[in-house]
Amino acid sequence: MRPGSPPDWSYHLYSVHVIRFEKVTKTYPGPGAPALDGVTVDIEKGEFVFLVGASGSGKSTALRLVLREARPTSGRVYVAGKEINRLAGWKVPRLRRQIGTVFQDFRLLQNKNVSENVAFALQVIGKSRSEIRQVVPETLELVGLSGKGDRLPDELSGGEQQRVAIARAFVNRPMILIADEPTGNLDPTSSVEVMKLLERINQTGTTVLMATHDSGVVDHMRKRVVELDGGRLVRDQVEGGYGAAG
Ligand SMILES: Nc1ncnc2c1ncn2[C@@H]1O[C@H](COP(=O)(O)OP(=O)(O)OP(=O)(O)O)[C@@H](O)[C@H]1O
Repeated sequence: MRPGSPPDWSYHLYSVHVIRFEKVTKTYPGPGAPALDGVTVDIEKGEFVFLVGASGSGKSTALRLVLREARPTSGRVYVAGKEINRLAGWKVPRLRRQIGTVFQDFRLLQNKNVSENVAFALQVIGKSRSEIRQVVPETLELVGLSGKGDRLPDELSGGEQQRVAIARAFVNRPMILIADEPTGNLDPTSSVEVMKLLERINQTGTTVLMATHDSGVVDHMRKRVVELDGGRLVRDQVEGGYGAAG
């Protein structure tokens, strides 16, 4: 360090993982093996990570732990450097505000139009009407739905509905975007569009964590692949494919 220059904190900043699982085990009540079993994994800011594995391998459980919709039986889950199991209940909404979510079944409000669906995400966190009026059209443009703000969800294709859901998840510029099987109900062309959009969102700095069974998408994207099998982490591969050999 040159004399007089400020200390270099960048190492410390960059070393904070956006998501960290430390020996996380999750057991649901009742008989059966743990849904997650001693999982340790770090995800850094700006990464794009696929979470793959057979049905029942623990993918959704892992995502629910990040949102604190479920809590680990043992081990620790950190989001942005904080151990979220120790967050006071009143701080949980603030945590979730930093995490956009997208699901296979879109989960749009059927009685609200496209603009209203996206605006609603900002209303519930107390954004001003003028900000909402500015940001919603910008976000609809980003997802390629500029002309469709007045449509109701059932007047859109599945791919368009998912793009509305992505706009709603991203309109608040969250630190993390969690997507659980976002292409599960889509045809291949719409899936490609949705993946291009998630990639663009990732390029703005948002960390993307996506659980999927869609081997075509994973093989095409060549991103980091984390694989679960019976709740155990069995693969963590840079630029991986859907299968271990991929
Ligand atoms: N609320 C719950 N209560 C009891 N068991 C649960 C609960 N949620 C999940 N499980 C069990 O935990 C294990 C992991 O389930 P999880 O939903 O996390 O897997 P998944 O990989 O997301 O599966 P899928 O791809 O089918 O969504 C499964 O054995 C499942 O039956």
